[in-house]
Amino acid sequence: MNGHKPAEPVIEVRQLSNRFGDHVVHEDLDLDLLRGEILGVVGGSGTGKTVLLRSIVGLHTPSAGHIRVFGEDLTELPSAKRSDIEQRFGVLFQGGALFTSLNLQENIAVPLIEHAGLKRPEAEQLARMKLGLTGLPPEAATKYPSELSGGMVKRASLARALALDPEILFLDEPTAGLDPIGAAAFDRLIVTLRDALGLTVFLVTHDLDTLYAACDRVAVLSQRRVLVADRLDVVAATDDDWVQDYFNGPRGRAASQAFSAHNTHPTHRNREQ
Ligand SMILES: Nc1ncnc2c1ncn2[C@@H]1O[C@H](COP(=O)(O)OP(=O)(O)OP(=O)(O)O)[C@@H](O)[C@H]1O
Repeated sequence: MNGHKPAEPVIEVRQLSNRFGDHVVHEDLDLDLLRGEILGVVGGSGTGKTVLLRSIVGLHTPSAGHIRVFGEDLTELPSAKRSDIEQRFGVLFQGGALFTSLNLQENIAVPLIEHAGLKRPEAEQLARMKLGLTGLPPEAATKYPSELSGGMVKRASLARALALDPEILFLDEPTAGLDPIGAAAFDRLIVTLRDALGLTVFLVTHDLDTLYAACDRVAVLSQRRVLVADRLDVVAATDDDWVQDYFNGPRGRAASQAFSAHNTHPTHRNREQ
């Protein structure tokens, strides 16, 4: 977390409840996202990771509770002020959500034209820079999403999430569907961009390797709330059946061994600072 300790929360979720009919997904859920961190959000299928993300970014209205962002309570703000704050978010959704009829530079130019008021030539020039930032070669700018590999589409989607220079980046399962090498490269890219751009990252994932490679802290959603949010070694030692199956099952042990062999876990770096 860039050596700043203790980091202050940029997002504070308090007593959040979400229900759909009589299906209660969250109840009195509390969670902090600390400035400069990469927070991994994990939990069994259907525990409400995506609903939590959508509640924070303003795509879902919670049933109850408070979400403070940069000290402002989103649930109490008038919509114009709320959308000012939401402009400081970048979101990478599952599946990427690029426009299939636009090439990559046109895709990334859309928010720059609509929200930053740039003219098309400047917007597309900036779009090419954003594509470069995510490691795409210059010739990718004029390609259409259907002409690209899954990994390139993810990078382009990330470029679009970064278009308006967000302070907080939300990623919903960014490595889903990528091969292990592509996923590892994407994990490194997230860390590099966090360090270079000073981002704070909220990262929903099922990918254990991502937790070890990229995350400073991990929050586990279970039984409608956050069971634990802490450093990975603390979380992995939590006395809970799902946590133990997930972190200390065969895949968890393999991910842990792979990373302890290289000692590249972010918490190791933090301890040395
Ligand atoms: N708009 C909606 N209407 C009704 N139910 C919904 C709606 N959105 C989400 N849900 C329900 O809320 C629960 C949590 O969904 P969510 O997608 O957040 O889970 P998740 O933890 O992200 O799951 P996964 O890991 O499988 O992606 C699920 O049971 C889902 O069916």
